[in-house]
This record gives sequence, structure tokens and C-alpha cells, in this order.
Amino acid sequence: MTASLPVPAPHAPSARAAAERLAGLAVPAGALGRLGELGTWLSAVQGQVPPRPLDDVRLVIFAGDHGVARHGVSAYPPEITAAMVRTFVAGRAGVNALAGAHGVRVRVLDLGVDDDLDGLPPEVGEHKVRRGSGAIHLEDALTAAETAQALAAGRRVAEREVADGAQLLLSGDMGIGNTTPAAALVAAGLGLGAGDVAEVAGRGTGVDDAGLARKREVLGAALERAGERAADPVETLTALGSADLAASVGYVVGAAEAGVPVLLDGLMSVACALTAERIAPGTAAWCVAGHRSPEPAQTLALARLGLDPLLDLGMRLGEGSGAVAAVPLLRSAVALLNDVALLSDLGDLVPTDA
Ligand SMILES: Cc1cc2ncn([C@H]3O[C@H](COP(=O)(O)O)[C@@H](O)[C@H]3O)c2cc1C
Ligand SMILES: O=C(O)c1cccnc1
Repeated sequence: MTASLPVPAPHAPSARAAAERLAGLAVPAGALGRLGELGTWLSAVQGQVPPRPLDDVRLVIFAGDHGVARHGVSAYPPEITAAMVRTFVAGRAGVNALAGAHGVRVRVLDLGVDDDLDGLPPEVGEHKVRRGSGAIHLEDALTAAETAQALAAGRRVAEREVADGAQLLLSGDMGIGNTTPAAALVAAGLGLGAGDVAEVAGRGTGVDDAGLARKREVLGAALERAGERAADPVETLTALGSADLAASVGYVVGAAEAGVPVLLDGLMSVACALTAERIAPGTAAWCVAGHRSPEPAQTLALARLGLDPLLDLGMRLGEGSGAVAAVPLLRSAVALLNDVALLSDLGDLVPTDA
């Protein structure tokens, strides 16, 4: 995948019909707030009014290591990445608990973990591109061929989930140090340069002031090194991304191309959606933002995509957790458009233009 074709827009007539149905429900005009808007969006992406129940919701976690993690940009050691992949498989991570509570299927894929992960089911490593991606302030994250491979893998993963019945896809991340390349993707997507890194650098897992200063330095050096290449989204992934982030980009493009909506998570998920929109314009219309992360780059990317997050709980876990936490809101929106009586069912009590 280099520059993809634009993605067709969700079904506008269904959006109009859903808005009409919403306006006719036995509730005061506008009383359902964001839930009403969500129901309208779900009708548009499904091409159906009222929208179908979301019975098959799936999260894919893209895991990988990042060379920058050895340069003091995270509060935790890189060995945590492989250990957490094992924890997802065992069903014991934070996101597994939420997914269990909300009926979301979870898969974790190793795109670039710096460990062979022996003993895990072979599907986990089926799309592996390499062991660890390059330290972006010193070298490219990937070769051009690896970027293409990771993008294609992510796209294939989405296509398979859709063929297998997924009605809503969520994207999650695991990789110590990944808030640094993700912030770089956002900077590149917004046309920001080495002088603007304070706007995109956040504390990630909770780095102290010295860690934040190192992160800014790493980001500045990385953007400087990438130079003009940051103007091209695929080159951005090669220079500043990673195998796991590139796959997550391909996944969002693949879902949008297949006409299946995507519920986004925190910084990594949204940085990848921003990059997906650069590669395949129109992708963002198939996305909804699950939550707001405290990472400043996530807020900047959401604003660029025109997305307003559903939740703002101060969560900064990643893994897809903020997306999973928002699933009940999407199901609530479906229930309202399906199950609420119409004002007209109440009799002649309300003037039709009320
Ligand atoms: C135990 C643990 C579980 C996690 N689950 C997600 N992350 C999150 O934190 C990391 C990003 O933050 P930074 O860039 O500061 O390293 C990623 O692995 C992300 O998925 C975790 C981090 C840790 C330590
Ligand atoms: O925004 C996120 O998802 C996030 C923030 C900090 C650490 N891990 C993930």
C-alpha cells in the first residue's frame, strides 16, 4: 500500500433517515445528546436504520518494541512488552478485564516484539515483521519493504476479521516506548517540526521531568532526521513509525475500505488513524473516538480528524482499553434508535413541528 484511493463515505441517506427517526422518538428534541448522534453515525456506517445490534465486536492489539525505549523515554523497561503480550494471551491484562465485562473479543499480534515469544500460539507471530523497530532519532524505524509488509499485514487482519463477522473493530497497542514514535507520527501529520515537539510530547507511562526532556530531544532529533520525508505518510512510517504502528494504520484503512466502523483508543490508535487518513482520505469518517488520553498529541490528532472523544476518564493505559470502555455507549445508541416509541405513538399530544 502506497497512496491508497480515497475511501467512499458512509451512507448519507441512512444518516438522514436515522436523524429523522431520532427526531421522531418519544423524547424531547435533542435529549439523547451524543448518544443520538452516535446512533445516526452507526446507521450511516451500517447503511441501515435503525442500526443493527453490535453483537460481534473485536479488538486487535498490535505489539512491538521500539529502539527509543533504550534511550530513557519511558518509565518502564522494554522487557515489559513481551511479558504483556503473554499476559494478553493469558487474558489477565487491564484490557482483558474490560473486554470480558463488555463482550469484546481480544487478539494480540506480535508485529515487532524484540523477543521470539516461544510457546505462544503461532497466530500471535503470524504477521511478525522484525524484532524491534529502529530508534527513530538515530535511524529509520523500518525499511520501505518492511513498512509495506506491515501495512499490508494490518489491512489483511482487518479484512479477515470482517470476513469472519466483525461488526465493529477496535485498535489497541502494546510496546514500551511507543508514545514517542506515535507523537512523531502526529507531528508529521500536522506538519509540525523539531521546534514544536513540546506540543506533542507527553509523559506516557509517567516519565519524570528529566524523562520528558529526553523524550522531547529524541522527538526533535527524529523529526530533524526525517526532514521532508515527513510530508509523505508512508515515508513517515518508515522513518518515524514502527512495524506495529504501521500495521495498525493498515488495519484502520482495511476496516474503512471494507465498510466496517472503527472505535479508536488512545494516542497510538489515534496517531495511526491520522496516518491512515493521510494515506486513504475518507478513512476518518468510519472512525469514532472512544476516549481522550492525557497525551497532548492525541488531542491534536483528534482535532485534526474532526473527532470528539466519547469518554474522558483520565485513562492512559493503551492496549485498546479506552475503546473497549466506550463500547457500551455505542450499544446504548443502538438500543435507543431501535427500542424507543415514537412521539406519534403517544397520540395527538405534540404538534408535529415541535
Ligand atoms: C505494565 C504496563 C502495561 C501496559 N499496557 C499498556 N501500556 C502502554 O504503555 C506504553 C507506552 O508508554 P511509554 O511510551 O511511556 O513506554 C505502551 O506499552 C502502551 O501500550 C503499558 C505499560 C506498562 C508498563
Ligand atoms: O494514550 C494512550 O493510549 C497511552 C498513554 C500513555 C501510555 N500508554 C498509552
